[in-house]
Amino acid sequence: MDEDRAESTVPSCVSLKSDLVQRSDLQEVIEGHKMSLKRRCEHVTEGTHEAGSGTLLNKIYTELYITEGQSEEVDTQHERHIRVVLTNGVAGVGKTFSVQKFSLDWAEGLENQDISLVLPLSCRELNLIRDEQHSLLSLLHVFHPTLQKIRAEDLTVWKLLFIFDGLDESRFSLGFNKHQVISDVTQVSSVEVLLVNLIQGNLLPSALIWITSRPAAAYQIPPSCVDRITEVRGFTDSQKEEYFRRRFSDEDLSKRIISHIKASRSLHIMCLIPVFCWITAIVLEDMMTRDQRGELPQTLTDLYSHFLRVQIKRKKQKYGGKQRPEELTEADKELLLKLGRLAFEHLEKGNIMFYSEDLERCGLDVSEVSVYSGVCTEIFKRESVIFQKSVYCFVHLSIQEFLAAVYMFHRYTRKDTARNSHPETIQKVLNNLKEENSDGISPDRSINIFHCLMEMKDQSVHQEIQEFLKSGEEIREGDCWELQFIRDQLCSLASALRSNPSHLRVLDLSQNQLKDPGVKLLCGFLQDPLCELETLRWLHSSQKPKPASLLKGQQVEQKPPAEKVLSERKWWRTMKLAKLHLSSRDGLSWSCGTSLLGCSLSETSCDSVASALKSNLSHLRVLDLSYNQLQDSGVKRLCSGLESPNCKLERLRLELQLIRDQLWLSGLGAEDPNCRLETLRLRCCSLSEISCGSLASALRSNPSHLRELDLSLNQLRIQE
Ligand SMILES: Nc1ncnc2c1ncn2[C@@H]1O[C@H](COP(=O)(O)OP(=O)(O)OP(=O)(O)O)[C@@H](O)[C@H]1O
Repeated sequence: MDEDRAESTVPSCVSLKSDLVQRSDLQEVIEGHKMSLKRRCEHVTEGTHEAGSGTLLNKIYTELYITEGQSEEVDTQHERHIRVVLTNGVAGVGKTFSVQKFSLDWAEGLENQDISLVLPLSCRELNLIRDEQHSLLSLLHVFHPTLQKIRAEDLTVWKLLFIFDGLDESRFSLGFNKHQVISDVTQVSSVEVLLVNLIQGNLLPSALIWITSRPAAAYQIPPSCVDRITEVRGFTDSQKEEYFRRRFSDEDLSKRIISHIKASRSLHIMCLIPVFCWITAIVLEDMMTRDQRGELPQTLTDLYSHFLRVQIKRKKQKYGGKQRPEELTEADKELLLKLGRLAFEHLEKGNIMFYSEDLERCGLDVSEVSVYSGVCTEIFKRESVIFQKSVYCFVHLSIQEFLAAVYMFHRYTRKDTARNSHPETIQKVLNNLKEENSDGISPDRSINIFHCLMEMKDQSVHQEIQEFLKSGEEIREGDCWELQFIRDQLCSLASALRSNPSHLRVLDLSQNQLKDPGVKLLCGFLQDPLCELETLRWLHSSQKPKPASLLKGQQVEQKPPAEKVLSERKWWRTMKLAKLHLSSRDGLSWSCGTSLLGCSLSETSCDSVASALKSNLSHLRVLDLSYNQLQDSGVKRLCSGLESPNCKLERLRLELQLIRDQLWLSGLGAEDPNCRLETLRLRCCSLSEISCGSLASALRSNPSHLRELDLSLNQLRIQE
């Protein structure tokens, strides 16, 4: 026995020793990786590409507003370990910056030190090896050369975090349904297959995965593979100010810039998106630090035009030249147009990255572009990747779009000699836009046209609204200014709401004649991730008939638009409403003594509400369905939602429900100790004795939550 033991201790000593050597080796690898990552992340380029020339990330990084949201489809069946996180966010909202800050904090030893290796892999760079075959291990060696020493077995024991930044930029087709299964980090395959296997957990099942994407491309990852969804939503008002304070060391300048931005409503709204803050900072700094100040940019077009001018001026200041920096020379214009052509042609194909061949095809000499990009770097940047091939892209998609628009505008107006003023062409465009904005077009298109008219500073829309307001129709005193835009449909309103998403909490749409297109637009707004609305009052008065028609005994429309909306799962899934008032009280007061009661929400609506409550889609805490003739069957359907453990409802109003049995009480689950109902208003419900019995027993068994009980206008008698 002893001999055996003695024999066995020798190899274990050796393995312990080699373990220690290996561990210190690995520690070195990790430290080396941290240093390399720190070097890569500590400077931000914001358009410049020369190494080390950028600003320090920590100097300008401003906290972003990030929320956690979970789509309906995300697997919530089991409480499980969070392995795959998907972060959504619109263009320029700060996803890459967040990844960079996260990586830097880790590399500097400040945060998330439980993770052994943070491995950022930009999708844009992965595209460059799309046609190559790799194993996961060799892929890491290519993208993180400091990790050359790591071996396959290290990957399986370490806690790894892979970050795939910019899924929207990837040119891969991720076939999640049909692909080769790979579980070995040395097995060679296409990059796409490696990615899919990593995300699905076949490859390195304990590795953490963080994917960032613009919302439109996020669908590529099946919801079943995602454990958590977060969303970068940009800057709050105070974060906007913080951004400008950090950016300018001159306190007086930052104060003036902040107050200018606050004074310009549209600019202030645009600064919700950090990339606009950056463009605005460049433009306003230039305008405020030179003697001749122009008018503050009011529209996006103004802002981008100024931005381009500022860049061109910088180029001239740096390289000199005979002409005054402010003047746009023929050569400047030509270069802008060539860039415009490149922007347009690639936008059409959905490309945001270009190679030197693409530049040449548009008449751009690569060396000229490198000079240009070396100077006017804020417009055009050359990706310095670890590969030989250079990738070019505009610093932001919106710049590409703007240049594409400039190019198109020029193409259609090039017969004119001067570029600055084309009153006739502009009038023609305006007329076409207005003509196109007819009844038949989709609400989205309509909003787009409205934006175009605003960008073109067309006053007629504004005037029409003013005239409409003067007519005094249907606009209530004290409504927020956005409501002034209401007309037959909510076009104006919806776009205004979209552009002012962060402040509006309560929207009262009672007494408005919402027609289908308007309702559709409104729903679009409610589903907008930026919509912070908490309370919607949609009192059922849209069918309010004119008194004359009542006299003639006319029937009103049976299907209110609200009902259509309620039946849309998407609506429930994405909106964040906590209170919903769908009472038809106003309609009722108009229709006393008439058949109008019959126009309220139907059983179908109850089904929709119930299924939303059941499936954990809605955030509803308060629901007011009073004065709708839901009938027993409707209430029964509603109850199926109320019984669900997912239902978060705290207040329910069902005034004037003619319920004569105990159905509603047992249905409400009021007897269930899990029921969270705090307020129950049962005014004028013709409560029967049976109902009272059920109520009493519910109160006995569920005393902890119910705080308010309204039984008025019921003929409850004291039992002898
Ligand atoms: N947290 C932040 N602090 C300061 N500036 C920021 C921040 N986030 C973003 N920015 C500014 O906005 C620009 C765009 O940000 P970023 O590249 O991170 O956006 P994105 O969401 O990755 O956009 P895209 O989808 O277009 O790739 C940055 O270059 C920077 O100027």
